[in-house]
Amino acid sequence: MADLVFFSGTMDCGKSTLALQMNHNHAARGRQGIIFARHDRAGASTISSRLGLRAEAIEVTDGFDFQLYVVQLLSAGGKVDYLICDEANFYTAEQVDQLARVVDELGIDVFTFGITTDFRTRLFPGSQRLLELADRVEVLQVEALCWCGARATHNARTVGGVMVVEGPQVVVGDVAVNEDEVGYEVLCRRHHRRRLTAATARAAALSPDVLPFEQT
Ligand SMILES: Nc1ncnc2c1ncn2[C@@H]1O[C@H](COP(=O)(O)OP(=O)(O)O)[C@@H](O)[C@H]1O
Ligand SMILES: Cc1cn([C@H]2C[C@H](O)[C@@H](COP(=O)(O)O)O2)c(=O)[nH]c1=O
Repeated sequence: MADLVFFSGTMDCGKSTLALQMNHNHAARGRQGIIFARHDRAGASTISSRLGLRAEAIEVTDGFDFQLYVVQLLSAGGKVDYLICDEANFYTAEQVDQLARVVDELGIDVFTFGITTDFRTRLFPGSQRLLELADRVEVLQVEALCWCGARATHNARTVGGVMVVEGPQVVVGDVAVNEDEVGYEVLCRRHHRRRLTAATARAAALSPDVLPFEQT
């Protein structure tokens, strides 16, 4: 029986790498797959991993219909065994419903990959629908780490290393960016709540306010 699976985690925990590995393993056994992505950092119609792997993908736009696309392909005599869907957090809820129908009505495996929550800890629409519909939700085993060494569970958006909490939900970007650029940093919940990034923690540690002082 086909499955709808959601592989989730923070940014930078290896989701795109796993997506490309899964595609490789299935293709190596003669299975026919299609790769989809949306807003990949490397540009449109691409799936890229920080380990250097990259592949061509079909760019999912707002109006894109997964079910229609697959049905048309099958009607034209094509073979489809599985779909790899990266950056699924950016898909619409309706598109996730279409993916569920591809699984149930066409018997095609759908493997989706994405972050669950945004920089304000709110679910992305695509991720919310996947949590509601997936047969299985798998949290990636490779742990991204907060600067304190704890498992990172949240994504912070930063400007010049300082966490920001205002702005649009979608801003494509990366971890480890240059000063002044908008970027992201993964944090444990405790430090996300306190808005304490690596840079602000470092600055606080150097501040004279926190230097040891003698009690009177
Ligand atoms: N230079 C490196 N050496 C080893 N592993 C790396 C290196 N750079 C990145 N990685 C691994 O790649 C992971 C990020 O993979 P990626 O698929 O791009 O993540 P995601 O899609 O979840 O954002 C990191 O968590 C780390 O495990
Ligand atoms: C937290 C958060 C992230 N994004 C963007 C930033 C990246 O382009 C992607 C995540 O990609 P990854 O492969 O998982 O690293 O999402 C965003 O637009 N809004 C956010 O709140």
